[in-house]
Amino acid sequence: MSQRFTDQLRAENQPAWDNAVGHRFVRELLSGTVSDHTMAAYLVQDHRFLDSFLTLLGSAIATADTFEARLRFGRFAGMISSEENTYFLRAFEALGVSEDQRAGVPDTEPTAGFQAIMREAAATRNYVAVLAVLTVAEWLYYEWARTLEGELPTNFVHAEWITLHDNPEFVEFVGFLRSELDRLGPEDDAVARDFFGRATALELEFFEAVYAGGDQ
Ligand SMILES: Cc1ncc(CO)c(N)n1
Repeated sequence: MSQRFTDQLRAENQPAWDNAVGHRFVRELLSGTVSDHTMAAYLVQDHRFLDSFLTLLGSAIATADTFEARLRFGRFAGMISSEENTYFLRAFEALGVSEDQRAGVPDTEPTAGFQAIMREAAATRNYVAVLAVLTVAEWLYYEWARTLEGELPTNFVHAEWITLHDNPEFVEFVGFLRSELDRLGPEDDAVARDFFGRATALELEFFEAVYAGGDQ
């Protein structure tokens, strides 16, 4: 049997993909050794990622070609808007990061880049472009979360960020995204490759930026 389209895309984006999956931030998170400073810097940026991510999910709901897919995206958008957003707020409280402090932190370049590509993909009104960015974001996160060996870290800020990206519903959602992109991507190959490649590069840069400020 020929290789799945999404496997091809991932293979074409090595070594960036594996460098993101095995990044220092991921290793420190999984072992529970990431500093509060680094975790706060990451979560402040990632909470902003969530806003454009919901825009992209809205576009997936609008452009999907089946009712089943719309229902699936709708359920996922509900989870992001509730459990995941609440996780951020509890984590900021535990880390002692106030709303004012958060507001004073500028976007890093990869955060701005992600917001731009998610809004760009959403605005194409092309389901394949939307799927390519969503697949990278969710599949790559599942890929690192599943590399946990042994026990979850004891700090909920670390543990829940892992379990949010490796639980039965999330695994099922990643499988759904991949099968949608396998089904439709080959018909719009250039668009799929373009968005998949740029999103993968941004994932790696997003982790890199967490350490760019020094003082870790
Ligand atoms: C940067 C980034 N990529 C992917 C995810 C998973 O949704 C996330 N929360 N943040």
